Amino acid sequence: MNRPARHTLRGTALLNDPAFNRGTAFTAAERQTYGLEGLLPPQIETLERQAERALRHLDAKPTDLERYIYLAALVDRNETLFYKVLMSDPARFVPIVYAPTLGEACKAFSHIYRRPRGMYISLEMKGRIADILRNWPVSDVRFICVTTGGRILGLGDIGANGMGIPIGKLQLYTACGAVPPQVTLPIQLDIGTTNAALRADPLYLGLRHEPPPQAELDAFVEEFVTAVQEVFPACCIHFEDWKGTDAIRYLERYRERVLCYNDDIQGTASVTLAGLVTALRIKGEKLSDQTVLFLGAGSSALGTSDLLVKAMQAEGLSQADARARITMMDVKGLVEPSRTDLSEEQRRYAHAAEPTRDLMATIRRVRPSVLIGVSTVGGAFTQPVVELMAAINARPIIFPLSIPHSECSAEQAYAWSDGRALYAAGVQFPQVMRDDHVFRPGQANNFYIFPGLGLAVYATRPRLIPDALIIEAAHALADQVDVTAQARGMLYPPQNQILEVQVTSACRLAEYLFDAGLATVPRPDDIRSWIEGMTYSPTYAPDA
Ligand SMILES: O=C([O-])CC(=O)C(=O)O
Ligand SMILES: [Mg+2]
Repeated sequence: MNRPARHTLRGTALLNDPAFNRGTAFTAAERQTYGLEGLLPPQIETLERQAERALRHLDAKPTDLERYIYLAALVDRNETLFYKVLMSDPARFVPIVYAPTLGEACKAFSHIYRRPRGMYISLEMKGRIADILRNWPVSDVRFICVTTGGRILGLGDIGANGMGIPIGKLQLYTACGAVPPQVTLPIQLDIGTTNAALRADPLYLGLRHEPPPQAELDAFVEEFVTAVQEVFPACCIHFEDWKGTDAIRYLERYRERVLCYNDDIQGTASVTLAGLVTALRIKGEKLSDQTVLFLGAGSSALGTSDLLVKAMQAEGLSQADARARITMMDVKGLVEPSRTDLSEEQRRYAHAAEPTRDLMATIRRVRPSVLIGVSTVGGAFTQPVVELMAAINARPIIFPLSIPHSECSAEQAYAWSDGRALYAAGVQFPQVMRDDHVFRPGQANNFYIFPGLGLAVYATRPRLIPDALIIEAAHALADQVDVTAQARGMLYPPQNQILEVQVTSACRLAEYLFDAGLATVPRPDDIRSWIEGMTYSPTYAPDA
């Protein structure tokens, strides 16, 4: 059961419950019924008036980190008002409750900490995880976003400070995907941290030791996954920001067994594929004719490559031919067979070639039509690199996806390619003016995928999330970029339409799940109205 629509709270207990609190919006009758008389100032306000006050506070804050802190306190006071504010201007507030400000907030997490949110499951709870999950007040949890903090954004291992990420990601399920907030649960799985500076910080809130050996970690994660299934049987586990090798290993281990996905691997892959689909629509070309070079060979490069291979196979290429179209380089140079440090997953993309660390030479040899940066190295796509891509391609596709430091900015990409680049970055760059033409660079962020995917999963309750669904999510997104937007260089729909876009994606994904026989609920006649009927909106329902 979800939290009951009607509550039994009274007085200050009601004012202190963010899910049911309406503050000054409680009507005279409600104030009487719930013993609130005398506990509130006399003015009875609308949600809109309350939002106006919150927006003034936000305007007056000097930094986005202060705005983050204000919003984090607001969601703890009045959840409806928080979502009202967030959803009033997603392009303004998503970058605050989510990347990039969320990155700063995570770095400072134990210093700006006010009160707990979500659950902290630590290694010390080994053997008791199921019992501890039962401490959560909601029994029908449908989404857990879980991190170890092992690789937060581009910030490396920040342990328990990473808790900001599952909190922020799940807030976007609601703000951008209209998934009811009460069915979401952020969890930090505290396994210790390799970050010695954090362990030495007196204000650090997590366990102060190194992570355990892999076998012990695997057993702990297995207990966690099993416990989630036992306590929250309909729950989808969203893995986020784990150390790359852990991320890959656990996705492989659980994707065919439990309802789960890894957003960094699959969400990032899907949004990248969506950007490529749009870019290729503009160019009038096929994916299976592209040659792709990745700078970076970690979990998101591998996840994206594997998805691109599947998408190329769907266009008729063999797996071997599709893999041959993808080349990777990382800090140690070209991914090629003589390297002894490669994982099994990286070996799939290790094509015979001379070892080199030279990106320019590799571009000259491979002649990529698509250059993707997942290197975490800001500025790695230098002027000569972009110029070379523009010399080889009439419309070079350049996606610097690293967060928070992009391999090149939008302005650089357009300037160095004479405005010919088809460009999207992991972060949002402002629009660029060139010769009276306005370019609006897209943001290739997985927030264009996971909220809609979440809403579809929430509605249809599939048992698993197959890769075909992740590919479908990319097409559902790409199909919502109209020709006017394409003409401005936009490879994704505008951020301020994120909610409508995600609901539309969710309808298409739900249809896909029904068609594929993967949904476990009866198929409704009208999928859109059925889905819209279960979406969250920030309003004070007449009789809570
Ligand atoms: O959170 C984001 O903006 C994208 C993401 O998943 C990551 O960088 O880990
Ligand atoms: Mg992530």
